[in-house]
Amino acid sequence: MGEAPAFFADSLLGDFPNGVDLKSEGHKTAICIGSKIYVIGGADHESTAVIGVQIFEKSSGEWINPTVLGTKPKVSNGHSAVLLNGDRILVIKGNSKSDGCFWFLEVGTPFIREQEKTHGNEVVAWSKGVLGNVEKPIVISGPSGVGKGTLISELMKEFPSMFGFSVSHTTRAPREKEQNGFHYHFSDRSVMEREIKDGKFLEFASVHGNLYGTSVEAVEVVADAGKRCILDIDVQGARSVRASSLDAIFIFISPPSFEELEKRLRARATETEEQIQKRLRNARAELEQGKSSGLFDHILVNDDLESCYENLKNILGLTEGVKTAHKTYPELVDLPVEHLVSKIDQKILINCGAGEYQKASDNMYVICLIHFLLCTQSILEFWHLIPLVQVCSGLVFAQRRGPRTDTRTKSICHQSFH
Ligand SMILES: Nc1ncnc2c1ncn2[C@@H]1O[C@H](COP(=O)(O)OP(=O)(O)OP(=O)(O)O)[C@@H](O)[C@H]1O
Ligand SMILES: Nc1nc2c(ncn2[C@@H]2O[C@H](COP(=O)(O)O)[C@@H](O)[C@H]2O)c(=O)[nH]1
Repeated sequence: MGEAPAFFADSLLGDFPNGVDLKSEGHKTAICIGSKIYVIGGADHESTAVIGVQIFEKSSGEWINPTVLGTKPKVSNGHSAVLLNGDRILVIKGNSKSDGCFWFLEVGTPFIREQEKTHGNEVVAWSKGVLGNVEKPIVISGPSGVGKGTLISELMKEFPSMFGFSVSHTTRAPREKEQNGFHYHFSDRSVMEREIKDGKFLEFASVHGNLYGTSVEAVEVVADAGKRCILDIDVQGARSVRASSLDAIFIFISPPSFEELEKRLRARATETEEQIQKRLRNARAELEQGKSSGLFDHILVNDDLESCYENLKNILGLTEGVKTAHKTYPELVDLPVEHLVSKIDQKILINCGAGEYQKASDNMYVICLIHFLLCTQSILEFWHLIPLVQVCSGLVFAQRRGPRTDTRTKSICHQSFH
C-alpha cells in the first residue's frame, strides 16, 4: 500500500469532476470509477522518469500501488485525463507533439481482470496512441520450429495490452503444457469439419496431418478487447487470409539454415521422430513458397533471436526513433499544457484556447477514437472523414499503434535463407 497526505485523500472523498487537475498535488489528475479513484501523475513508485499511477480505494481509504504493465509514458509537466467507456482512460500529455502525447491507461477491461488473477494485485496497463494509423492484424508464418511462437511470446510480454493472440482450433493432441482455450481450442475432427462447413472459420488448412483453423470469433475476441490481433498460421492459411477481407500485414519467418531448423525442432522435443520428419519435409515446401510467392510483405531471418525480435519491432513501428511509413493524418501540432478536454460519443474535443488574433475554433482539435475494425479500408476511411467535416483542424486517432505499410512492399531483414 502506498502513502499519501491525509488532506489529499480527504479531497478525493468529496465530489469532483472526472479528470480534475489536482494542481496543488503537482498536476495529478483523478478519475473515479466505482469505488476506485485512479490518480495519474507524479513519479512512478519504481522510476521517477515515468508517469505514476496510484489507486485510492474510497471504501477503505487505502492507497494501492498497482502492477503497471506496458510501456509507460515519460513524465511531463502536465496532462489531462478523460474516461472512455468506463474501463480505459485517455491521457493527453501537454507540451508535447501530437504524435507522442496520447496514451491509454487500461483499468477495468477483461484483459486487466485476467491479469489481476495472475498477479494477485490491482493491474493497469499503458499503451501509446498513434495518429492516423489503422492497426492491421499481423499474420506470422514460417516452417515449424523456426521460432514464430517464441517471437510472438516476446511481443506479448513486452506489449501486453497492445497485442492479442488469435487462438486457433486444431485437431492435433495437446502437448504437455498446452491449455485448451489458451494455446489452441483443441477439437475433434468431426466437430471441426462441421464447423468449417458452417462457415465458422476465416481460414483453415491441413497441416502436418492435422486440421488447423482461425475462427472468425478468435479474431473478433481480440478486436473487441481493443487489441491488435496476431495470427500464427501456416503458409496455406496466410494465402487464404490474403484472399479474405481481413487487411493484414504478412510476415514470413525463415531459419538461418535448414540444419538449424532441424536442430531447433529436435531440441524442442515436442514431436515424435516421424512427426519431425514430416514437419521437415513440409518445411522445404513452405520455405520455397515463403520466398517466391509475393504473398509476404516482410521476410525475417530468425538467426539471432534478439536481433530478429528487434527487426520485427521495427516492422511494426515499435522501436523508438523508427518512423512509421505513410502517416497520412494529420500535420503535427504542439499541445500546450493548459488545454480543456471533453468527450462526445467517440470523439474527444481538445480546446487549446485562442491566441490574441485567433478565433476560439482555431485551436480546437477533434480526435476520433477508432478501434481496430474487422472491415475493409473504405469503411475506415469513412470513419476518418465524418469528424473532419465539422472541425477546423482534424486530428484523427487510432487506438494502439501499428505502421501503415504498403501492402506487398517486400522488405527482407537480415540475410535471406541459404
Ligand atoms: N533464434 C533462435 N535461436 C535458437 N533457438 C531458437 C530461436 N528462436 C526460437 N528458438 C527455439 O526453437 C524452438 C522452436 O521455436 P518455436 O516453438 O517458437 O517455433 P514455431 O515456429 O512456433 O514452431 P511451430 O510452428 O511448430 O509451432 C524453441 O525451442 C525455441 O526456444
Ligand atoms: N492455417 C493455419 N495454420 C495454423 C493455425 N494454427 C497454427 N497453425 C500452424 O500449424 C503449424 C503447426 O503448429 P503446432 O502448434 O502444431 O506446432 C505451425 O506452422 C502453425 O503456424 C491456424 O489456425 N491455421
